[in-house]
Amino acid sequence: MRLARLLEQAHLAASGNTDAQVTGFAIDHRKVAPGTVFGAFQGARVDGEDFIAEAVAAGAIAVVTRPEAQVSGAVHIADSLPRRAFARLAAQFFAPFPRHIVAVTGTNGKTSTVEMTRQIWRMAGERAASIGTLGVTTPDESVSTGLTTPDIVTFLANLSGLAREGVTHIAYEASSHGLSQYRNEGVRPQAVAFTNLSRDHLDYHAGMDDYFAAKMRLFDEVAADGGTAVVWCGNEAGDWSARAVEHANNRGLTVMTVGERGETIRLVDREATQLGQQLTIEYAGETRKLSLPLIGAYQAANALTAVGLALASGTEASRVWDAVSRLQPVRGRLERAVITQSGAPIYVDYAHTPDAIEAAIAALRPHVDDRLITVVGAGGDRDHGKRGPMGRVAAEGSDIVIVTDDNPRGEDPATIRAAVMAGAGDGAREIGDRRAAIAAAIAEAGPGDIVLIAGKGHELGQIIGSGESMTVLPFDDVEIARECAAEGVTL
Ligand SMILES: CC(=O)N[C@H]1[C@@H](OP(=O)(O)OP(=O)(O)OC[C@H]2O[C@@H](n3ccc(=O)[nH]c3=O)[C@H](O)[C@@H]2O)O[C@H](CO)[C@@H](O)[C@@H]1O[C@H](C)C(=O)N[C@@H](C)C(=O)N[C@H](CCC(=O)O)C(=O)O
Ligand SMILES: Nc1ncnc2c1ncn2[C@@H]1O[C@H](COP(=O)(O)OP(=O)(O)OP(=O)(O)O)[C@@H](O)[C@H]1O
Ligand SMILES: N[C@H](CCC[C@H](N)C(=O)O)C(=O)O
Ligand SMILES: [Mg+2]
Repeated sequence: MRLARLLEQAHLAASGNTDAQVTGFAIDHRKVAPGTVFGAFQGARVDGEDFIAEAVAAGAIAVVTRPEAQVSGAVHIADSLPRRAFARLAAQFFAPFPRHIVAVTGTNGKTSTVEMTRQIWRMAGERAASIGTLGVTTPDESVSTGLTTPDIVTFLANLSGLAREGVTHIAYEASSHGLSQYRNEGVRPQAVAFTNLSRDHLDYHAGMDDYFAAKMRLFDEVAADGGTAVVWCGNEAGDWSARAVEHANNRGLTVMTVGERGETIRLVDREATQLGQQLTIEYAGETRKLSLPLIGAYQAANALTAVGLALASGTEASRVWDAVSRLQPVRGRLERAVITQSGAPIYVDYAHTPDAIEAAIAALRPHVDDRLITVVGAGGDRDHGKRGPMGRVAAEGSDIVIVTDDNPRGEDPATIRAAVMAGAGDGAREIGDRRAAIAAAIAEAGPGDIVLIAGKGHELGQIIGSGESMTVLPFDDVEIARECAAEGVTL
């Protein structure tokens, strides 16, 4: 496709000869080939503008970058928001995309909600896929991208490939990093959802308002004109939900509120059953009972938000409601890894924020007869301020807390543990080695007890070191829990 045509379709201007054929797009100069359009962006680690000359030498025919940047030997597509301009141009190249696209933002519940939306669509007979922390999940396979919201080129290329495979419905996760870096621009979701907001990523965002503003770009700018916004409004939902509704109204989106305080899909009652829960719902003037085969208020919230998205995408309501009772557990979200020889169930959950730990504990509590034993740790090179609160909520909700390591990355693991321990208090035990911590929890658990292993969920490795010296040691909480339970470890 000719550059001039792409520019015209994206409503962008550039000086110079725009006759050349475009062969691809890249944001990393090492991926530039002859005919590539290169996006040169100032990053958190390095300045992409420093690689412009190398990109041109490698065959870049155009560079999307700030007006102030120096480009010679290629067309300079100058824009004060180069990431956005690049995305818009790339979208013209990679189109067409699947017809039905929905997106989810919020601190917790994005992966679960996109995965449940994908499942609902599939059960309703649609060709559906999801993109998020678990990777790109299609009817046939799941491939990791390494990030929750992949970079813009990976994102658009995947959407395009999926469309070619016949996928018509996509649900993707919009992380705050992804939104502030314009990683999923260029396609306009017909429905967007907001799950909740609580402390996370304050190493990257200046404060909670800034973090929320990054998330609200999904409502303010990314969503399709005239689209729908699904907002979780549960009993626990604070001001952030109300503010998300305000953003949706200001943008002219159709608002669907969901939850105990929701108006579109009202959760009237929730009763735990042995293997899941029964939900009583009011929707479109009718009351219906749903049996959800998953435990915990948080999973009900995500399932109903997914219902909202599926309805907003035009899937037939009766098929959507039918699918709820057949939802499968999401990998690493309250996943029961094993039941120990003494009869204690061991759950693995991806809770890595204070709010998520609270939600996971609240989900398990009704099922605990005797003691809840929680294994918890916080990631390195991530928000330091969440560590103490993570320890505190774990200690408040559990009978025994074991503080351990979770992806120390470039930091000293003992320092991270000390911050979690400071919140967890004197009663908590500290066992740095994660396998030993899991073994200790399992050895401790007797009949009537439940063990919660928080933080890693579906992850398959322990990340140690950073940059050149980064290594990922194979580590799967579910597998380790099974091994420890099989060994019948004693201390
Ligand atoms: C802080 C952050 O979000 N960083 C991501 C971001 O980096 P950046 O734009 O700041 O890039 P940079 O590394 O400073 O480089 C600047 C530019 O120069 C280019 N470059 C760089 C080196 C080179 O040799 N040549 C070159 O052209 C880069 O491609 C980039 O365009 O864009 C990069 C390319 O897409 C990502 O790999 C990188 O993710 C890092 C590895 C990361 O750890 N990200 C995490 C924090 C993240 O994004 N997490 C979110 C949220 C998860 C959640 O919600 O919990 C996610 O969506 O996964
Ligand atoms: N609706 C919710 N409310 C509160 N906590 C939740 C909710 N949904 C999930 N959680 C908690 O957050 C953890 C992560 O859930 P999930 O992976 O769905 O979130 P996410 O938003 O995709 O996270 P990430 O930002 O890391 O991609 C779960 O294991 C659970 O402990
Ligand atoms: N997407 C999250 C994952 C956190 C998972 C936890 N295991 C950790 O390493 O902190 C993040 O990058 O903050
Ligand atoms: Mg996720």
